[in-house]
Amino acid sequence: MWKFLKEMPKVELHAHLNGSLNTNSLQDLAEKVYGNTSEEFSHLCARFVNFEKDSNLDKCFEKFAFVHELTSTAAGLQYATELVIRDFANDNIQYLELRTTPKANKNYLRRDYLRIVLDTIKRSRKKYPNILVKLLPSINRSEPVAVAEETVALALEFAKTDPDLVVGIDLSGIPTKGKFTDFCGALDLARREGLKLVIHCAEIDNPPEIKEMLSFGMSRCGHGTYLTEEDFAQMKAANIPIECCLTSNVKSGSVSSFEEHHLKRLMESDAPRVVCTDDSGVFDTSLTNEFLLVVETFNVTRDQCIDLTLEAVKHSFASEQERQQMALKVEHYVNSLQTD
Ligand SMILES: CNc1ncnc2c1ncn2[C@@H]1O[C@H](COP(=O)(O)O)[C@@H](O)[C@H]1O
Ligand SMILES: [Zn+2]
Repeated sequence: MWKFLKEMPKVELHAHLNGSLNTNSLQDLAEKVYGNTSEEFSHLCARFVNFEKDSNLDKCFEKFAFVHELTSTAAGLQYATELVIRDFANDNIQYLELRTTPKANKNYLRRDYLRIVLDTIKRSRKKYPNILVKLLPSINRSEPVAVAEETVALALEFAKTDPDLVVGIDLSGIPTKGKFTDFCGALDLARREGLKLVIHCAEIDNPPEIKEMLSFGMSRCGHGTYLTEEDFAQMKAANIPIECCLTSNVKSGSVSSFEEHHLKRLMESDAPRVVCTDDSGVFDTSLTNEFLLVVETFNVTRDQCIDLTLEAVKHSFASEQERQQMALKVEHYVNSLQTD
């Protein structure tokens, strides 16, 4: 099963750049960019992926600070982007929608940040020709609305020059921080200008906010952990898929066990859903591993894994032609198994 899942040409729709750096890549990054090969750093990396039993979202968010330090220079950010693409390519991801929050510090402005990531994605095409990468700039809800407005303005600016690359906007960050309605203006502008919206929604139990988010609308829903049966029905009717990130939800304590994960109910009610990693580095996972968890927890068959991949193709923000090519790759894979 592992080999079947590993070789399947998978589609990843929910991955944060800085959260997707695994310990090996963090060590590569520390060594190549900063010349740090100390044992102390290796210990820090080991601690980074170690989760206590009683972990919660706040503890997860603390971990991002560690990675953010390593990507706080232009060279660090550039190499990190390349490493993340490399790691997803090595996991046979044929299509990746990468999200990241543009940051500003003494080394770069938010515009530089996006430029570095975009240029690295473009340059990686030669080295990793089997993976198609798109970018979704993220709004961090912990930051002021003015920053969100700047992020949307930059996303629109880059979408003009690279419309095949910048395809959407993500709203993420600590779910207890910020007020959703404060970001609606920026999000709505992005949507009116043609960008797709992905929103981290219902990662915590906050019924009024969930209601606001559902009525505002989105193209895909991140997590949807605390959606009610009624909400799920509403999402199904609107054909909005839930991005299911099993390891992320369990390690961050928002879902109590894999068995309890809402993917089960989504599959039973045949509602749109996609399997994603969220932060494969922080949560020490991969899309292959997420599929294996789905298979082992819910007795999902190989055919259903193929169907889940085709569903991700359908809900991706790729062009019609790109989606056809992705589906064809999956079809070829299935055919190659039959002739084995
Ligand atoms: C665990 N569930 C989650 N819920 C909400 N936001 C999350 C997240 N996981 C990651 N992020 C958001 O993505 C950032 C890291 O990638 P970038 O620096 O943007 O590349 C985090 O700082 C957080 O804002
Ligand atoms: Zn996420």
